[in-house]
Amino acid sequence: MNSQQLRDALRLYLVMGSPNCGRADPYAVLEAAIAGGITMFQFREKGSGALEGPAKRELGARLRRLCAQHKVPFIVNDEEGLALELEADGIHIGQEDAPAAAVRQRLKNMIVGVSAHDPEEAQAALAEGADYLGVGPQYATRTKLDAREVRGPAMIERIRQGGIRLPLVGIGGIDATNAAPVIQAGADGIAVVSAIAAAGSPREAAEKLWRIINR
Ligand SMILES: Cc1ncc(COP(=O)(O)OP(=O)(O)O)c(N)n1
Ligand SMILES: Cc1nc(C(=O)O)sc1CCOP(=O)(O)O
Ligand SMILES: [Mg+2]
Repeated sequence: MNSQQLRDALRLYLVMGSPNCGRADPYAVLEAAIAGGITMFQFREKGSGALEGPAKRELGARLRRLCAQHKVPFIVNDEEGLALELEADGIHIGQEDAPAAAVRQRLKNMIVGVSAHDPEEAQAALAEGADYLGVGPQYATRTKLDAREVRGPAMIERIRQGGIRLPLVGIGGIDATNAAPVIQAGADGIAVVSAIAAAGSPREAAEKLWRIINR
């Protein structure tokens, strides 16, 4: 995947695991979100009630197959072993995970996404070989309990003004009411959890976000 293809894939990025779907079936949620136009998916099985062990791998494998059928890039959160086992297209790591340079070295053919909260972390991620950045939290979020202080779209502007042109998504508290400023600040796309996974209709939620970010 070249840089433009990655930018296109990052346009509407769903990050999700079973704890984010309430009573809904995560497979059905992902199926609906794909029908609604998501362009990338991250399997992030975290939080209260998260699956572990074989159940987690089994769900990951089903979601991976669904993404493959629809040609939606499949990214695994945090875990290199799981990314390899599921033959993922990539991995997303944060500042508290394995060092980006080491992950880049080990997973040469995978997309490596790195979380950045300021221009210094963004610059370091670029130097360590990240393919894209996740910058957050854009707004207050109840999904990630250990999220940092809200950065806002202004942090994306600062990162861009610092000369970093790497593909980049905003994440954290983004929904249809506040997605536009994230794109206007210089993001290639938005990454969302609850705005799609917890929506009454994940398909309609994705369609609505798609219209907003492509306006
Ligand atoms: C696209 C994207 N951006 C940021 C994150 C957050 O990663 P991290 O800081 O490692 O936190 P956890 O998701 O692991 O709790 C992400 N997952 N995806
Ligand atoms: C996974 C994640 N990372 C964040 C960061 O700031 O890096 S915020 C976040 C959770 C985003 O969930 P929601 O779209 O429901 O607010
Ligand atoms: Mg992480």
